Amino acid sequence: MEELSAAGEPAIATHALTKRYRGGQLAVDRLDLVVPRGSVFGFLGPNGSGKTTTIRMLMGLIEPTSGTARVLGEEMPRAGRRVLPRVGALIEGPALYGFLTGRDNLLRFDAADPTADPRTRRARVDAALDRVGLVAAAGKKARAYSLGMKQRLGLAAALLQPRELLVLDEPTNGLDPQGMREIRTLVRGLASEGTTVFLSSHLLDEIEQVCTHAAVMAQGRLLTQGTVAGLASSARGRLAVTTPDTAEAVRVLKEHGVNNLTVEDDRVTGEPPAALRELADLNAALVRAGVRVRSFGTARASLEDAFVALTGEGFDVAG
Ligand SMILES: Nc1ncnc2c1ncn2[C@@H]1O[C@H](COP(=O)(O)OP(=O)(O)OP(=O)(O)O)[C@@H](O)[C@H]1O
Repeated sequence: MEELSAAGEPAIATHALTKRYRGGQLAVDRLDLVVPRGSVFGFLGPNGSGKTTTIRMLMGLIEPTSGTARVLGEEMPRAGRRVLPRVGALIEGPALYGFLTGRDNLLRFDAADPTADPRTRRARVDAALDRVGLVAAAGKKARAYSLGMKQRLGLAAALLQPRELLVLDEPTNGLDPQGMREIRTLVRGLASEGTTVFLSSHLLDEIEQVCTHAAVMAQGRLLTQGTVAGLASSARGRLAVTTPDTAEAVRVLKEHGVNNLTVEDDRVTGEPPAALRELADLNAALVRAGVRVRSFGTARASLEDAFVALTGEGFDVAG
């Protein structure tokens, strides 16, 4: 992991982090998470898989049952007072006053920060509003805001001070496609300035679009973590062959262990066997059998393919 040694300690590192709630529910089970500095890290898992519980422990809101969590190189929750000012967090929707305007909500957040200089308050609030694209709506009461605007106002509050790390719990939950796009653009912009962004989501697609790295949780356990490209490539994509000799191609491919074959016009697709090391051997077998191959290749595997390969089941968003 080169990025770790280059940038010193990771932004987040947990070791055997565990949370058992009082009722006995094991919500997070010996989690070893490594979030490299500068990454946009997607924390992925179906509802109830332990994402929010992990985030609460990282932010020092609840105590772990056992294990450790380090954030920006310091132990949480012990070093919370030193660490948290360097972290912007948006957890379970921002706490806004509906009767105040967007701008007044931010002025209030800023005033609650003892380290914030009152003389530069207006400039900070205006910069944050600009950052999230809320300048035009800044004079409207927050209760008139759409869900997406509220979410952006929450982000603006988290961005009043420069932050090394942003922690966002399901930042696009409940947003329409336009709202989701806006949040994605914002996250990319922040990342390009060097902010590490850690965001949880139950949407595979979203993680794939915006994240450089991801971890996959299921039932409190970490299934895998790594770069998004690496996770996707660990799953083999579907094989696709175009040929005028489809029947013969199906026969040869089946003989070589290719599963779930389908034929559509001149295109034959299927799942190459896991044991197969060299895809080129399949192509050679087709040619040997006299199948005229027009094209041969695999479709790029997605994060969803990787998830299915890991768990043997689909990604169940309903949990
Ligand atoms: N305060 C609590 N007391 C007891 N059990 C809890 C508590 N909070 C969460 N749980 C349980 O712990 C497990 C993990 O919940 P958690 O909220 O961390 O998951 P999640 O992945 O964030 O899901 P969601 O996206 O629905 O919040 C679930 O089974 C949940 O019912």
